[in-house]
Amino acid sequence: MTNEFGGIVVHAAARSFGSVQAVRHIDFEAPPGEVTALIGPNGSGKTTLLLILASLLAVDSGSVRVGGIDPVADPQGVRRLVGWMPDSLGRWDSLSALEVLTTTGALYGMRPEERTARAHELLETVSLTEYTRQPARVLSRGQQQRLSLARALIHNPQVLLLDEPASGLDPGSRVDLRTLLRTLAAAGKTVVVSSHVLSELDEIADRAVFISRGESVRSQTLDEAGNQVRRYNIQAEPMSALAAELSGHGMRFEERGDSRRLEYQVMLDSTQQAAWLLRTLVLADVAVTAFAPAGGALEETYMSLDTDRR
Ligand SMILES: Nc1ncnc2c1ncn2[C@@H]1O[C@H](COP(=O)(O)OP(=O)(O)OP(=O)(O)O)[C@@H](O)[C@H]1O
Repeated sequence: MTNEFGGIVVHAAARSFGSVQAVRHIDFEAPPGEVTALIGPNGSGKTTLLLILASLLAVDSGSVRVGGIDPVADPQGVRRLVGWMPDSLGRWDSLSALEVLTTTGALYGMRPEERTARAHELLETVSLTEYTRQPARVLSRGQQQRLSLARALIHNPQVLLLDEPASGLDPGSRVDLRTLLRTLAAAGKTVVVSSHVLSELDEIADRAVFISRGESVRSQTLDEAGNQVRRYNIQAEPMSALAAELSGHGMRFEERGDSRRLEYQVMLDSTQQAAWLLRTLVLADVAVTAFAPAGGALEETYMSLDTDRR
């Protein structure tokens, strides 16, 4: 999976801070050409893992390869390959948006005309051209996130590590981010994204690794996630007709919501079973007014992991 094009392979990584075991045992793979989501509750070790991959923290034990390179043995080699977007921009208050990018480009050894051209191109990509000469400190949280993304891309890295990139973005910017990440993956880049917004990851990611208390507890592709048993919510007018039809087919259901918005929740094995049930209800003259998965595919996996949900 790892190769000169930038895949990531991690085996049994561990890292502590004093007595805090931030990463206990993580196995993780992110292939080139795909977006891999890193999912886990607050404090589960996602940022620590991303810092390890970016060569900004060393592992205590375990093996890590980014594009075939060990970040402990050759941090410079990894930094050339990696674009890193932390969960906040960091403070270079006196620099303009353009200077943030060109300065970063200089640190990567880009020539002046090359980094300036690339910086302008990226400001356009993240829709910040009108802030080109503005001090970065005046940017809103969402604008800073977009500048941070542009900064991560300045040296056209093969590997992108993004910590909560959608945080603070308005709906339009989230769609732009999704499109950009899919485009980068399609161009063969390795993209790793951590996020809490699971519904969003359904549309961005090709695969997901679930982390709990510093351990990787599950890894699945989006196809696998989409084909697992899922909860569906159904509403009909009247609900009694729906209840009778579900019971007639021996299907168990749970009542959800309140008297104003009552719905029944059923567990379905596959999208085929969902299609069969909807058709069966409609053919039985049940007036179905809503029929949808209760949550996204990744959320379904997340909810089914009973490790440290709080
Ligand atoms: N430098 C540090 N010193 C001490 N403890 C740390 C340090 N960095 C992280 N930790 C601890 O390690 C654990 C994992 O933190 P980490 O930031 O990796 O979690 P996370 O999954 O990114 O969380 P969030 O979703 O809230 O960003 C937490 O308990 C945190 O308090």
